[in-house]
Amino acid sequence: MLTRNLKYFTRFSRGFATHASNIPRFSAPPAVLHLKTGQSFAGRSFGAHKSIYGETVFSTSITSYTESMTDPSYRGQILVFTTPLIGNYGVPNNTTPIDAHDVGVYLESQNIQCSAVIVNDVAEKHSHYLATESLADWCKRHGVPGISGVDTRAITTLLRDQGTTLGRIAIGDDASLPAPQPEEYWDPTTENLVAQVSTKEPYGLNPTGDVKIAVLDFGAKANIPRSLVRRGAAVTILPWNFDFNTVRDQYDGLFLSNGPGDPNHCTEAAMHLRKTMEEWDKPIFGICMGHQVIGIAAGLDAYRMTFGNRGHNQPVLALANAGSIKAGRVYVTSQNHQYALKLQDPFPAGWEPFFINCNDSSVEGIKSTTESGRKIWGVQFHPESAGGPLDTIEMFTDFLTECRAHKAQSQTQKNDLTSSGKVQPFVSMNHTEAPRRVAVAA
Ligand SMILES: NC(=O)CC[C@H](N)C(=O)O
Repeated sequence: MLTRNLKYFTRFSRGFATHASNIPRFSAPPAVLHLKTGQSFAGRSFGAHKSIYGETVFSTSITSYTESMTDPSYRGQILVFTTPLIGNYGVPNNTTPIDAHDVGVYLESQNIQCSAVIVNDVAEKHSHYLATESLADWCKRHGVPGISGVDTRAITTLLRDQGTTLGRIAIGDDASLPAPQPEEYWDPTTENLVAQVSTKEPYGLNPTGDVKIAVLDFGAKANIPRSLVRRGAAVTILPWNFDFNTVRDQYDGLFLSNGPGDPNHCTEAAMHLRKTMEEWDKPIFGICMGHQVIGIAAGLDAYRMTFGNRGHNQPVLALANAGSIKAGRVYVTSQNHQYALKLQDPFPAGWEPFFINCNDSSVEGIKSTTESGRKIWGVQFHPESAGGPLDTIEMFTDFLTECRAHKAQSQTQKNDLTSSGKVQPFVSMNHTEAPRRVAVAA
């Protein structure tokens, strides 16, 4: 009983401990987070015993650590969770297929994508009917280090003030070494992280879908193709810098995914897209990095925010009506971004702001104007959630509705022309009847 009480006392008292004097509860090696700005936070290691560099960011999400950690947009980042207890529902089996046409992973990608995680308290015991391992074991298996027993409130306050900061995680013997010199820190944003996470080869999902959507993969979360496939679309995933203009006649819509790092590394994709937007009149939809690329192609600038927005509780105000979205309504959204499009006045011709963030007034969406006759939207937040609220999930339905309407309209025109003998019937790309992931010659 005494031992039990002591255990509770230890757990409770840790809430009042400073970052420098946390009480070690494990016989785990020591671990330190050093920030380039000179602060250090000591805790204990869990997961892989491996020292790394990265960009330190915080997320205010309360659940879905498994989805966040497998989101490719977290590539190169040391993820600090503001929620104090992480790991209590463990980690599910990521290879469980949901159905024959689904994306093949249960979480947002095959691997843990962030470089490390920092938590106040890692659950020693987990419980969930889907769990097959603990957070610590999962991190270890993927070679990802974690630190627990640090004051994540103090780190978050610091990052809010000074902005996202480069960091070093030093584990075991490395923890007693002095902090690195400023020039030793690795800055992941200097690299084209999108090129690292994007598919190298095109592939297809749900080839029998009635409407054909191409997805430019900047590091797509699995719930994006899943959300399209579940609404009946045949989806072809293309590498981020694939020139869609070479295959665009075979598709009914174009989707641009989320992705890690600085959008200014993706100007090649923006150049291709500019041509697409000038010459192709079918619907286009982009999320997060995809939205930023649409904005750059439209003539807007992307800038680096102080600490970005990461969490599942970001309120955005709709400024225009479109499909399920009603102007004047606030939607609660899932977000993970460091960059944003600059609000400029006037907006480029044919474009208007679509959403604005209620906390910091940053641009949360853009759309083509009604007068432009185009159907193009970009949103900074994640309608597919995973995790987060489903307030804007119907934007996928809206997009596919527009694609289907456009297809039906051009089919009618085509039939008119074909029956008049002016053109030959359209022969579509050969999407073979095959399992889940289908190699396609795009
Ligand atoms: N989730 C995303 O697509 C993020 C886009 C970009 N990497 C940013 O941080 O702003």
